[in-house]
Amino acid sequence: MRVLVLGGVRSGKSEHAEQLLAAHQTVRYLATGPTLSTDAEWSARVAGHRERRSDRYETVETVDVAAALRARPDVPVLVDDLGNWVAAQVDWDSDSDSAAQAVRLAGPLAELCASIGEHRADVVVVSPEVGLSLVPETPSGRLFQDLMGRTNQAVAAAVDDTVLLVAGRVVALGSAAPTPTRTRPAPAPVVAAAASTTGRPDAVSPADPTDAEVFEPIIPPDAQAAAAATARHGVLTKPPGSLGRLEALGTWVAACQGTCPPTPITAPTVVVFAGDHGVAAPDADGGSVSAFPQAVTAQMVANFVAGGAAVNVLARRLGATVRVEDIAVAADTDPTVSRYKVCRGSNDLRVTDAITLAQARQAVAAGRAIADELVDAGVDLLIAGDMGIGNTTPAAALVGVLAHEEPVLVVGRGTGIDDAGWIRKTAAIRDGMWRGRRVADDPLSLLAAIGGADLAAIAGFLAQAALRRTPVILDGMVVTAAALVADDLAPGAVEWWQAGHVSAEPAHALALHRLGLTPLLDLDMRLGEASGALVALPLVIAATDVLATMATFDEAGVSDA
Ligand SMILES: O=C(O)c1ccc[n+]([C@@H]2O[C@H](COP(=O)([O-])O)[C@@H](O)[C@H]2O)c1
Ligand SMILES: Cc1cc2nc[nH]c2cc1C
Repeated sequence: MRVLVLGGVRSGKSEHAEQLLAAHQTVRYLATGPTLSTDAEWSARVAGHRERRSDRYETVETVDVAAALRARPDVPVLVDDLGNWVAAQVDWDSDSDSAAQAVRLAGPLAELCASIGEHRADVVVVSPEVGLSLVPETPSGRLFQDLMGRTNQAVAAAVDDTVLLVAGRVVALGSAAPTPTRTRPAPAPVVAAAASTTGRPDAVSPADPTDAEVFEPIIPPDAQAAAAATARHGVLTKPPGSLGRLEALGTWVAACQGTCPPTPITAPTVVVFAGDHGVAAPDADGGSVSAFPQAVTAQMVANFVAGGAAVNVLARRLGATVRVEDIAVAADTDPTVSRYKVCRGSNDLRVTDAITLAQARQAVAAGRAIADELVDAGVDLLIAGDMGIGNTTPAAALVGVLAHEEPVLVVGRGTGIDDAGWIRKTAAIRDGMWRGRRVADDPLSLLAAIGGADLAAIAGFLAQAALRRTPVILDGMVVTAAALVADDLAPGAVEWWQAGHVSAEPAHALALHRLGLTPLLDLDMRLGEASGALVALPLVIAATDVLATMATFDEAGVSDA
């Protein structure tokens, strides 16, 4: 959370800023004003502010706000206020004009904004709104008003949200660049017009990541092909319905391909999205929300590249190709897998947004571009997998928010945490959900607040696969959590997905129920990295082959019932 709180004198802005940070155990208070003063009235005012703040606050008196922010990027902070900061930047003795003083301010202001953007924990900045009254009579008054206006504009552009306090009431001013959500009108469908060599619609990913979260309407799988498939199942050499769910599965493939009989699946491809999460960092006692250290993520990425992981073994046996994408690993990885890297680890969702909105857009755009590349290359079925120490915590928090479940119901043992880890993880999910609920209706903001870059990329990938009319097998809880968001980004995308399995993570069954998907397998697996989806792949291949190549009663000369 990065918020600018504007207001006039005695508007209630400082109280409101303190309330925004009320949930934090520790807050750094960057006091920019003169704290020692011969002015009795000013001293009383400062004392009043101090009294109101509890001992949760650690006060730092400074006008070098950028340096103070950068010194402790992981601690929630309240900056109060920018009026004093501006006053300290100006050379009041000089007779240079307002424009020249603005040039002097530009460097420190850019530094200030950059340090706010870099801050990993919540940051609330209080600033006076001095532009609503008469033009001041004195040159220094006019200069101050001018520079305050410029400063507030620049800082408003660096934060996620700005509010104005008037008479103790909060007026929401929103973000500098409003976040487009799905209420934004969608462009007309281009799907029918643009058939590529794959027989599926051409790439429709936005070239510009500023539009990454805007999806064209999703066209459902073809109902006519589905009807033809159901009819064909009735004339194949078997008692009607005797292949149970395999029949529905084959029908789904035919509908996705828009043709019956369907074409056998020959080019299934797995993408494993890798990323680290700040929430997995060990606490002061060395405890974590995961049973494994963060370094394992990068080590497993190297294992995927070398072909030694479970996903590689299963894919080799089942004729699938594996592609690995480092979206947010907290280490350098092979350049062949880091083309779409967004960041080195997402931030700790307990205390701050996992990533910025800009990074969330970049990650969604990356997922979409990866899906486009594969569909354009002729892939006929996609599988999404994940790898990331700690990623079951953000994933469970997403499921908690979107399926309206409690933290204790979505928390699971992940890689095998003990009871102390379970308690830590439940608390982390609770904190993440508390932050995520506020943006539950805005999928991009939700991904930024608690999902992180890798889950955002998976969401973009799944939604784009649906837009490109390509069937997908979902893997475990982490992928399915991203799928919940993807179906909010691109409503109806779920029609293009099958649930490969249900994992041992309790949130997985809840997420699948929410999506209306019934898993193909329940093998008590909890590995991730697409393993569950791959084990289900032969079912999808077999179901397609049955519908495509079995003889009919007529062809085989077998008597129909
Ligand atoms: O997808 C699942 O259902 C699943 C269940 C348990 C664990 N995982 C994998 O385990 C890792 C995350 O576990 P953890 O305990 O570090 O949060 C990550 O690499 C996931 O792919 C995945
Ligand atoms: C070794 C290991 C492999 C994994 N694959 C997916 N998640 C994983 C987590 C660990 C710890």
